[in-house]
Amino acid sequence: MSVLDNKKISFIGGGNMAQALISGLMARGVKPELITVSAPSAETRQQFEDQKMNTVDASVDPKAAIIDADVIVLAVKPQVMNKVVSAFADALDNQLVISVAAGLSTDDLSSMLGGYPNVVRAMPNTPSKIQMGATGLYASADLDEAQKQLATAVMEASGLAMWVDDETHMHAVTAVSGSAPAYVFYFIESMIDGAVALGLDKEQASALAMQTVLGAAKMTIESDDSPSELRRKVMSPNGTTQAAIESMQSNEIGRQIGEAMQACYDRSQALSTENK
Ligand SMILES: NC(=O)C1=CN([C@@H]2O[C@H](COP(=O)(O)OP(=O)(O)OC[C@H]3O[C@@H](n4cnc5c(N)ncnc54)[C@H](OP(=O)(O)O)[C@@H]3O)[C@@H](O)[C@H]2O)C=CC1
Ligand SMILES: O=C(O)[C@@H]1CCC=N1
Repeated sequence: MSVLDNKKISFIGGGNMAQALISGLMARGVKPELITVSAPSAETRQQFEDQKMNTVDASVDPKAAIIDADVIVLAVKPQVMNKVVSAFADALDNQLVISVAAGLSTDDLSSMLGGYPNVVRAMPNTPSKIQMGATGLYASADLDEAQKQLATAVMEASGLAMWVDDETHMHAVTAVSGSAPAYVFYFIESMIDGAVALGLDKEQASALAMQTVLGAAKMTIESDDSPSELRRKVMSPNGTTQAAIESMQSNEIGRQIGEAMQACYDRSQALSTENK
């Protein structure tokens, strides 16, 4: 028995993030017939129809996606959110609305929806596609406990889900998890390029770099040691790892990562002001 049983879930937008979250829900046993996806392009809708989900042509009948739903997930770009939701806001009737849009606050969303109260702000990430997501959630204290549990279940279908009690922390969540898979992909790309420059072929370089990042990430979760203790256990005094880490430290890679996260945080704040 799960709070998701028989719940009808509608996605407004069928892009990268919607697809990732839907994979999580289906892996958790949600039947495709209970999922509806609204998108303007026939090509996007066809992908979902092929998997036996319902679809709605957003450019023809935007309200059709929400009338019958228990949960509505807003998965469109922040820049179009206001226009998209104003096409169906007056048809809302006590459904739970979860927005995954970067930057947009629960107050912004609620006012775009004509003062609608049942709004959760979520910041997931694309590893949700393989049920390895990490999601931050925020709702105002007025949201009732049953709706909070439902939002938790929708996001936990794709991995870890954590509530924050201060909405400004959602910008930090974006910097450490929402956007962060891209930092790791960039790191892996650079490791592959580095190994190729050192003479390995691309296939071997890719396989070794990917498995190393997977193994290291898994160790940080499964080991009792902290990441810095785990790092010290790789570093023999005056050995090869020390040479590599000292090169990173002299290039202030740690400071650079912090600056990148600050840029992400600042952009998330700016999106809110730009898209009210
Ligand atoms: N990508 C990521 O890693 C993450 C993204 N997010 C957030 O998720 C949201 C979506 O991002 P992402 O999935 O990457 O973007 P995509 O561009 O992949 O998807 C956007 C979707 O919005 C649809 N759309 C556009 N106009 C409408 C409309 N009028 N009605 C219904 N659907 C519409 C598009 O439809 P069509 O396909 O038909 O053009 C498309 O399917 C953003 O707000 C982003 O901030 C949050 C966390 C991580
Ligand atoms: O880059 C973006 O704006 C979105 C939000 C978090 C990840 N992708």
